[in-house]
Amino acid sequence: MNYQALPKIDLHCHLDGSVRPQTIIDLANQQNVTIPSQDINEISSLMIAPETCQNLEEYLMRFELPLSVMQTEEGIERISFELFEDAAKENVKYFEVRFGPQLHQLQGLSFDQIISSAVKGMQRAEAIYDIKGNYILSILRTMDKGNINDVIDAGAAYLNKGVVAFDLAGAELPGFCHEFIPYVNYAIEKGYRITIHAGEQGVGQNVFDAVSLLGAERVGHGIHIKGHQGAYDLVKEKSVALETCPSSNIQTKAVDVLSNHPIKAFYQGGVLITINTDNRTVSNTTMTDEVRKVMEEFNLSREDYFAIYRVSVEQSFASDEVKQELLKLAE
Ligand SMILES: O=c1[nH]cnc2c1ncn2[C@H]1C[C@H](O)[C@@H](CO)O1
Ligand SMILES: [Zn+2]
Repeated sequence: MNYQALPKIDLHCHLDGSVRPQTIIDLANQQNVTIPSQDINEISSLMIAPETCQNLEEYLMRFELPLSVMQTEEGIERISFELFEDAAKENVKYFEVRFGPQLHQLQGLSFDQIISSAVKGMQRAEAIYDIKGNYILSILRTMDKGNINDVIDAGAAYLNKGVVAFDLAGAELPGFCHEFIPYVNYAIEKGYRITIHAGEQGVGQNVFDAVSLLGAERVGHGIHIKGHQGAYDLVKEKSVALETCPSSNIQTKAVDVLSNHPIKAFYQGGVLITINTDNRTVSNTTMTDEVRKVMEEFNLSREDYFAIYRVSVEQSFASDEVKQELLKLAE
């Protein structure tokens, strides 16, 4: 099968985990940022997380280097443009990208400058390529909560003009949802859609909480509903889609090997699943690779692929008009 040619949808991809290594070198030189090497192979190997990561925390250490050159408007705009360009070139037709505005303030950028730069880069790519996109704003669970509502307020100006949703990301502790109820309610009040990273490292109960306490419409990863019947039943009952990211799930040890990934069992059991990249550089992957890996490992047919594609369309935070266009591409 020609996986490159298939129309694809990626609903879970982090901007700061998907930076071209050469761009890190270029931007570091332009911005006078010290980086460990000027050699592209060395920079690539510092950014790519090995399969031998012990856990999510070790995987998350790979974001420091890209974030060091994502502290200016030009840097963020360029990286956003290039990510949408890379995705368009592999036939991703609709792309939801997320990032944490709180991580881009080291040189004093305002949340408005940060969000507008990311949106501008996306729009520049949308004008050139056959791709549509939206941004999701991720709040880092481990950071100070004092400015969460400021991120929500700044992003609200871009709602349905490039920004669509709110997410919680970073290290996952059991029971984390309880602390975030007021912030998520505020985001919902402002008009954000909700997706939450849960059940990646933590327990299935986190998925149950993300849906029941935070109103998550989609869940990032959600692997651990496998051992939690209540969470499994709830995502089915509420038609919550799981944003699975197979390569990342193996690197972070959410799953030991691809053959043990529950994606096919979920699919057969009627859980809504989608296939996504998570971090193109850190996980050294593309949508083409993720789709190929899943289809080959689990013997999925073209019909299965388009059933999953349709779930991605329906569960996306795109406008109805964009959804109609995307559905026309499904066989
Ligand atoms: O797979 C992930 N799980 C939880 N947090 C993640 C994952 N990939 C990236 N992140 C974090 C690190 C980034 O700096 C942040 C915003 O994109 O989100
Ligand atoms: Zn993620």
